[in-house]
Amino acid sequence: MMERFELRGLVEGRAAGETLVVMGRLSFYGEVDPEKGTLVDGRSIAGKILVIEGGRGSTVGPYILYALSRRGLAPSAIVVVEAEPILVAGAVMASVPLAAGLPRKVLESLRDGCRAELESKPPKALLAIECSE
Ligand SMILES: C/C(=C\C(=O)O)CCOP(=O)(O)O
Repeated sequence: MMERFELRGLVEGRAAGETLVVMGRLSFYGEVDPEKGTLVDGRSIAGKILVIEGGRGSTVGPYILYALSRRGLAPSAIVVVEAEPILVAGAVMASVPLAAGLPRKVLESLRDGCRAELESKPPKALLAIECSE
């Protein structure tokens, strides 16, 4: 069943695809390989709708996200429970749609490979997610 959420749109754009879920806060610097577009555990973020609790710096993170986008390895969108300014800066630089305000319980209920669609039109965003059994 498709679930829909009204979120806060922070960076405009739309995307549809598979979720990639990271519990906790993510720093693109040190935790994402800028040449491969992979997390330290090897999962690829390229073209995924990246769902995370939020960012946690570093100031180098926006440049990593920008480098990923230049290489075609950026996520197609980012959805967070709570945004912080460095993640917003990175999403703006890389033109990656970004939305915040996902309930934490929803994040905890998600897994990789759910089907998601995001339409972010600041100040609002609409997220639809369907996870098959
Ligand atoms: C100085 C940094 C990287 C480099 O050597 O180029 C990292 C800065 O990290 P912050 O968490 O923003 O201090």
